[in-house]
Amino acid sequence: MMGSGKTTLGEQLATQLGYAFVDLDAYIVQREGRSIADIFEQQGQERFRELERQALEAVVREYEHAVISAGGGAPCFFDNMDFINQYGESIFLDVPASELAKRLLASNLQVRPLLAGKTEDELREFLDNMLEHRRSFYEQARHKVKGAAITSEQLSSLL
Ligand SMILES: Nc1ncnc2c1ncn2[C@@H]1O[C@H](COP(=O)(O)OP(=O)(O)O)[C@@H](O)[C@H]1O
Ligand SMILES: O=C(O)C1=C[C@@H](OP(=O)(O)O)[C@@H](O)[C@H](O)C1
Ligand SMILES: [Mg+2]
Repeated sequence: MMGSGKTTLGEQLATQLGYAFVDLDAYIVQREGRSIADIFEQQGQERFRELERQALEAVVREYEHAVISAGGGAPCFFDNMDFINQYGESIFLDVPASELAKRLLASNLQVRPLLAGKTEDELREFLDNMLEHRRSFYEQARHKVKGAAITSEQLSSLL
């Protein structure tokens, strides 16, 4: 989910493993030359999901070994979860919605277009509903780590 720490922990995990690190959002931003928020605004979420899938395929082609931090929606579109599991290990960071809300409220909501403009109450409800809806996709990951203080050491011990 957004705010679970994929980007933060993914980078640390890559360093530990001596692998390249690729944040899928950053990869898309670099390829497109515009922000995630601009892509959503100019072409909508549907186009973003196509770009996200293309980026996933491109990264898998490009790197023999890499830690990829996907965006929180990536597992929930097309057959992305099957694709991810076909080409690598996968880890679901199962962070409680209350902790996600706390972290995201302390961040800039505008960076994540699905959250932009939400009040604290709206954000809590949105994250609760979204996690419920997405959980069945996330549960398809090969590994799951649960908690509000997940470390990259916990992740590397799974692999
Ligand atoms: N283990 C953690 N404990 C506390 N805060 C964290 C942790 N991991 C990330 N954060 C904070 O939560 C926010 C979202 O982290 P990020 O890595 O961007 O998540 P994601 O890529 O899953 O959306 C950031 O502000 C980050 O500093
Ligand atoms: O959950 C989502 O649908 C999204 C998560 C974001 O990435 P993070 O999970 O790294 O915030 C980013 O891909 C986009 O804003 C959409
Ligand atoms: Mg991220």
